[in-house]
Amino acid sequence: MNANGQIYCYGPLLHTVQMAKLFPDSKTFVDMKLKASPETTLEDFDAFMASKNNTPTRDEIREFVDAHFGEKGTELDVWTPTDWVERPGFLDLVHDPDLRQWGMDLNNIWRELGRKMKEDVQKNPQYYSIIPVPNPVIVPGGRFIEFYYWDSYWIIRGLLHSEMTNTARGMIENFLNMVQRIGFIPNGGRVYYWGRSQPPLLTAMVKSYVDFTKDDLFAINALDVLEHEFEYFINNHTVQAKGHNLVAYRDSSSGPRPESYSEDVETSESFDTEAAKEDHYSELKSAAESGMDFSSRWYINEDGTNVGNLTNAKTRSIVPVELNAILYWNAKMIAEFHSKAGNVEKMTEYETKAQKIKEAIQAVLWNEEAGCWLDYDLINDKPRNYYVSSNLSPLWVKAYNISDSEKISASVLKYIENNKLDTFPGGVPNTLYQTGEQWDFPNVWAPMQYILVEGLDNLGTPEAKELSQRWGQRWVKSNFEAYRETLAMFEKYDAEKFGGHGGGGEYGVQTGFGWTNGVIIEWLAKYGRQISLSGNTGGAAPSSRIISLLGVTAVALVGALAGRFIW
Ligand SMILES: OC[C@H]1O[C@H](O[C@H]2O[C@H](CO)[C@@H](O)[C@H](O)[C@H]2O)[C@H](O)[C@@H](O)[C@@H]1O
Repeated sequence: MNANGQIYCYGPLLHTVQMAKLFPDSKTFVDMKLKASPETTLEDFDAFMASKNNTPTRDEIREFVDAHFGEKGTELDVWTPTDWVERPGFLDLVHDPDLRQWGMDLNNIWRELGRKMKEDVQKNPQYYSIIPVPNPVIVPGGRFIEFYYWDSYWIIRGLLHSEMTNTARGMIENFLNMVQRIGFIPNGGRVYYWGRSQPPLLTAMVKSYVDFTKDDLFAINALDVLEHEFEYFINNHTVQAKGHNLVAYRDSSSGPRPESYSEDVETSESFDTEAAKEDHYSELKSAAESGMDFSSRWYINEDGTNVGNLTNAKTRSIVPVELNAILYWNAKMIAEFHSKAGNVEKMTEYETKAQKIKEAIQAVLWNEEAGCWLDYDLINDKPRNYYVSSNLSPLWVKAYNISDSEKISASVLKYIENNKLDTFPGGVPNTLYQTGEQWDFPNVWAPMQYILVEGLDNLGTPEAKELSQRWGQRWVKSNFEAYRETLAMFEKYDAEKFGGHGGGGEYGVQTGFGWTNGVIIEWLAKYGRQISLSGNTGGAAPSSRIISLLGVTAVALVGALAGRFIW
């Protein structure tokens, strides 16, 4: 990390400014550019604090910030991807004209979400919190104006379906470059995310790229870096459960999350000692590493249940199903790339690693009684029998014995029925517990919807495939309804309302939105021949043909003007 760590990541300046709550969103301050070098800024800050007896007023802090920081986001230019095409081939697979038009609108949105760093970022990185990367990126949107690690998997798949292979490869190369430079991929493209990663999907991005382009050499050349990332996760995240090695989410930094500083300080107030507060911060940042920040999924209260609030977060003591499943998958894909390169020894080494992870998943996380995989509570040494969408993630990456498919299918479908997961018009919720946190009921998120639907499809039994298709098509139709009404693609949606967007958590619902668009484009390509909007559940079919007008959808605009906008 360069000298600006003491400004953007920790220290008295960060504390003073963030606790003054100058901005409605805490992320704003840590995204602002420095006007002078970090050294000068820190000297000025010391002098400023001394001159104010260490107790400046809020207005004085604001003046200090105005004098020393520029606007957020000025380090990035909006970038039109050079490989963008007006009519990617996936549109020809979509038979319904309104859905096809929507596909065109989504393809247009890539141009709004493209970002390129100004040259000065490479020359003077210490002035910025953004992490310099060589190639332009597609960002999620809204307040998220930098890359996010796991979001990029679905963005890249959407780009590949949109024939933007150069942009996709550039983003993957950025990640490879980051592993080489930093040793791992941070949560997002800002220095303040330095202590944590996100679900490790780099190897899967490479696999997606190779599947689309048939460029095996790309994967073979990336092998050293992919192995490095795999080992980083194993070396820094391993925990023991029932005599097996598994992995759990972790963070290696200290202090509150810089981008949500005052929020974390406030929840830490119920802890008495500095050590307990520090532990609390680590639990929150580890939850952020999971990408599911926040959720009752990470709560363990004194009774050993998930009832509680953020002060009950015990992320580091929960063995998460999907992280272990993804690492299994990574080992399998690395073995496959080694096999393509003819490295038999290395292939066998990674097949063996994969086999061990699969055995651990089966022994610790599969739960015969529940009929599904469950997270494991290391404090109370017991499975956590609460529905979370990630419980079904081994289906997505086939982290089970394929010969058991029939039995697993019967169990998992029963689990789905018992939890009434097929009853929600707006998609399958992330959990069934409503806490007000954004990764809890009733919110539905595109990546998890994808993992569920693709997982059931992979399982391969007719019943699982039928459900997969129904859920996939329901999701497309519900997202379309939301778009038709609001002209927006959302970060999260509402399971209880067909076409309803999500909410809750510590910031307002964002639009844009990278992974949502990626999933829809992939599923328009997948279901486009069968899916039609007539009989659209819970929402009227569009009354008139959508006409694209300068990238704006006319019928939605009419809806918006008629007062149907929700903000
Ligand atoms: O600022 C609060 C948190 O915001 C991010 O998390 C959410 O948005 C990400 C980008 O779409 C997504 O990857 C994550 O799953 C969401 O929960 C950020 O990743 C967090 O670290 C941050 O604390």
